[in-house]
Amino acid sequence: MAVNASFTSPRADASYVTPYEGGIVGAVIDATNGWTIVLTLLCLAVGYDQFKYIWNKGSIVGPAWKIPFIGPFLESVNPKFEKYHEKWMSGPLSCVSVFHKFVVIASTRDMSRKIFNSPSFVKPCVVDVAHKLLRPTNWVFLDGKEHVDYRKGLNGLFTRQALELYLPGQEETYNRYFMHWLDISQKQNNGKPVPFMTHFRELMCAVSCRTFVGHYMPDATVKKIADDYYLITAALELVNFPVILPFTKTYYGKKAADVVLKEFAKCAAKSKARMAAGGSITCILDGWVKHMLDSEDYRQKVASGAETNPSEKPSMLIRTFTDFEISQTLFTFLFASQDASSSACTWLFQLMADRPDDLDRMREENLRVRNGDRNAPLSMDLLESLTFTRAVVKETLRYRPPVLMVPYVAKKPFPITDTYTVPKGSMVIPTTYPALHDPEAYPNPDSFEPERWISGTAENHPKNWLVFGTGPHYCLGQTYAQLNLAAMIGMASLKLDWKHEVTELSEKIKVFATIFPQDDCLLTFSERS
Ligand code: HEM
Repeated sequence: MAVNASFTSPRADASYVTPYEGGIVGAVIDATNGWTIVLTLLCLAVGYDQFKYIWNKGSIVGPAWKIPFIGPFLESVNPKFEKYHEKWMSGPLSCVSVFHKFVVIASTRDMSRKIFNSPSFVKPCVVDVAHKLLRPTNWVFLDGKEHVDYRKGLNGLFTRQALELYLPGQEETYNRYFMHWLDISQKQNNGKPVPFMTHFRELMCAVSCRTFVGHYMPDATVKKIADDYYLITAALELVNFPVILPFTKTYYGKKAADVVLKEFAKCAAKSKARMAAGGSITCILDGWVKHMLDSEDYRQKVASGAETNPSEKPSMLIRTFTDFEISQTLFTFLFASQDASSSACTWLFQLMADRPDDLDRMREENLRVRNGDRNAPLSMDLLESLTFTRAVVKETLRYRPPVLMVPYVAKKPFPITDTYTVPKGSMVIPTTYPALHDPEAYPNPDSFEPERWISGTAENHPKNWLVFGTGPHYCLGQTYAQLNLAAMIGMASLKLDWKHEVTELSEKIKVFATIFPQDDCLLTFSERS
């Protein structure tokens, strides 16, 4: 051994102790520890994430690479209108990738319409937490024929005849809140302007609850739901942690949603009892319950073999829904209307205060159609004859569309153009703002001009009117929403004076699900004699 040892050259020794004895794989294994495994996997994941993004992006506009994993997540936590606008201007189709979600944004009218009208390729995409708040069995998550059939059963609740029945409840709510605003301005703040955005949100919630469930919900409960509703909006951020952790936004949002569902279910039980006893329709819930009762009566009559008259058959036979099913559906109405209506209401008051000539014209019209009696009750005929007031509402919705973008998801590869296919599973988002600010359809688009809806050419471009979407999911409440806004601002113009404190933020847009003036609209209300 000793001879061998002394005889062996240093090189021979070196080769004897070489780490390459087991070959390259052995060397790698020898050198590997926990950290290198983690680092290698991380590098592979980053590489895959980048590759996947670039592959999905294909020929459309988007950042050359993405911030590893999170993408522009931090921007989406605090979305800025200007950033959105920049994105829309970057190309007809653009993209980003946030975490694992690849998002395609369509900015032209035709591209947006194509998405809205391609139900075989896309379906509405709600953020994951919406399933937990609205419950997974909610009708809004239905797709295709099931969705169409369910929706048909709700259409009757929004006909002209039905909308007329809800007007007294709306009128009563407006009058109550006008008094409340006077109190806020004159008594609580001595005529000093204060932000009114949250008060408008409360009014919109109260008027929705009154329209949807009438007097079945006590005023104190309406107030609680209105106060807490912003927790639901705040929980519905585009990107959320998949599990609801205690004391987070989603936790508080879920708690607020549970209260709404419980209260609407109680209202359903009360309406069923009242309508079965022959009560008259005062709200959407009553209308729906009556339709269920009439359907059931008809079915039983047919089953018993009794003779039936074709006029007895309801326009559509629907099944009897449970209190909780009814509650889930009513919640979708509140969910769909609350933020959008609050946005429109805030801009309406601000725009009218800043344009006294338009406000005067609206006052004159409202007094005229009421034959000089400012307390004359609302009716559908009256609302339909408010040509200028309705043009003001339309122009507000065009100038400041509450819903900027409507997220959809690609159910399968979606060939949106000849050269680009949206990958399956991507979020694909039609936008409304660019079509509504298209100078070809609306000359001078950044100017507020209600007259364009009366003597101008705005009505000649129905394809640009994307305020309420289009296609199978277009807004179910669009007629109600516009008449409701016209009724409110018309009544306010006769009963109230209001002054707006203009700040440099008043015309700037804040995004909170929908859009609001950045200074939350500083107003003072006073009584109009
Ligand atoms: C100014 C107020 C409103 C605006 C701007 C608005 C806008 C929209 C938009 C953009 C959509 C998506 C349409 C699509 O995907 O094609 C929508 C859907 C919907 N809206 Fe509205 N909305 C408003 C008020 C209301 C009100 C008051 C109600 C209920 C009474 C309502 C009920 C719904 C429902 C149920 C859907 C989903 C329809 C479906 O998936 O079939 N909305 N709305």
